[in-house]
Amino acid sequence: MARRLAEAALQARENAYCPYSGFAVGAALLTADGKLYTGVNVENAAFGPTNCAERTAFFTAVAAGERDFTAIAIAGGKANEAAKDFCAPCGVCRQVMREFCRDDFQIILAKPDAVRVFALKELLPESFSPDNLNGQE
Ligand SMILES: O=c1ccn([C@H]2C[C@H](O)[C@@H](CO)O2)c(=O)[nH]1
Ligand SMILES: [Zn+2]
Repeated sequence: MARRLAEAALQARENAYCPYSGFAVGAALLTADGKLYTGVNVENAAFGPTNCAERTAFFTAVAAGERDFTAIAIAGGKANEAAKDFCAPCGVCRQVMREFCRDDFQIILAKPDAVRVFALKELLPESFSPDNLNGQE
């Protein structure tokens, strides 16, 4: 499972729109019923509107009606080169994951030759979540 998702993230990365940073990121998000949604970072001349690959994948899936997710793979690095280092999700994307995912959601960091797998609770401990607003925490 990790390897299949990693390959999808590496492939998606080729469509990253990153003329300003030159840092291309791809993500592949797996739903509980086995569907795959990909995303890339989409930059903007005004910088602030830039969307990360992870959030692009989440927002595309949510817009298609998905709400139940199992794992996401992420691959990032200098554009037009193979990803050399693992690329961990930024804090904003971790919080977006927490909106839709339980704390055992898997985050797979991908390179062509290796993966590292974390649970969301490891990358976003003591998180603020919808449970706080629902009075369940
Ligand atoms: O996990 C990450 C980290 C960075 N970026 C994007 C944002 C920006 O376009 C570029 C450099 O930060 O990489 C992502 O898409 N995901
Ligand atoms: Zn991000």
